[in-house]
Amino acid sequence: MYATFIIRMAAPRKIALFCLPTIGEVIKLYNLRAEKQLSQNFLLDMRLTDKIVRQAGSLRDTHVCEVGPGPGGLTRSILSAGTADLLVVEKDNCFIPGLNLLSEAAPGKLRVVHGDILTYRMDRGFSKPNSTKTVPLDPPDLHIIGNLPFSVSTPLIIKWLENISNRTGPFVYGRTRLTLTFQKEVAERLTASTYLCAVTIPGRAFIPKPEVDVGVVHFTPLAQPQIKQPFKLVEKVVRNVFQFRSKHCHKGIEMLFPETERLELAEVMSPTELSIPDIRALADAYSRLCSENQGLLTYDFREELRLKHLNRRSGSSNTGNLWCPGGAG
Ligand SMILES: C[S@@+](CC[C@H](N)C(=O)[O-])C[C@H]1O[C@@H](n2cnc3c(N)ncnc32)[C@H](O)[C@@H]1O
Repeated sequence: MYATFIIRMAAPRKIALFCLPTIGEVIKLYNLRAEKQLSQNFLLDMRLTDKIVRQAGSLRDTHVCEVGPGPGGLTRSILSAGTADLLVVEKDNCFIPGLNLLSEAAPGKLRVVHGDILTYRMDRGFSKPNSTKTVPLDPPDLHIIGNLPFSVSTPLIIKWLENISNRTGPFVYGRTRLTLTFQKEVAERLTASTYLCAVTIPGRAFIPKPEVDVGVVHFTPLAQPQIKQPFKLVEKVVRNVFQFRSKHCHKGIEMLFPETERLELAEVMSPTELSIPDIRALADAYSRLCSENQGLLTYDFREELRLKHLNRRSGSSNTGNLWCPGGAG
């Protein structure tokens, strides 16, 4: 704790943020190394971390959860933006001492959690508003910000989309806003219809340099979903339709139904040409069919293929009780 000692000597009453060693010095001090297996790429340039933070809007007096703070570059920018309460969740133990040092420099403002954001109970991390019965129209003064490995940000956003629809996890507080980095191509696809991806950070800004550029995406959950069907159903329809992205839509739509029940569908569009109302119409139609045909919702064409393959090998003609049309279960 040599560095802490020096800083205390320089500022005996309080360690101020500006007295801290730079992020580069923190990395050297704690001998931090970016783990390739964990896709760790650090942002050391405060101008860039400030730019990401600006995408979140004003953070003055807000609550923020930062996911994957690592050596703390983005964390410093969030603190400098005037947040009242910052909770950081970091999986890798080696960053915790450096983050604790930062926490000492921002007394009462920075809470450090050593944990995995995929399992962390964010619904317990902040005090809840009094009534959770109705979603207030204004988003809460809580933001989530993160520069995560791409392997984590994609499953995480799918989990959070489900949380948004169920009002669980970070969304027990309301329409919590998210500002997250994604591989640039993913960021562009996520924002294709809204043109919200205003910031791109070139790969060369990261240490070590990843092979791709990075896009920052800001999300504000809608007050009302555009498709009023259960998340699982919508996710299934969208996943199936988009799995053959380069082909026509009918290919993916067919996979929503057991092989024997598939109808000839017109080859009209490619999945990327579908609008939200098109997906809504598909989800509504599929929901109607699922309510008329028990077991259709849980039908999985990959499972059917797997059983078929197994049966072929064992010489059996039984395709399993995956779905019986007409509601027989
Ligand atoms: C790409 S680095 C970014 C570090 C830092 N935010 C920056 O911008 O320099 C991603 C960070 O997320 C952390 N991380 C990876 N998976 C995580 C998880 N499941 N939960 C929490 N943190 C995670 C890594 O240990 C690493 O510190």
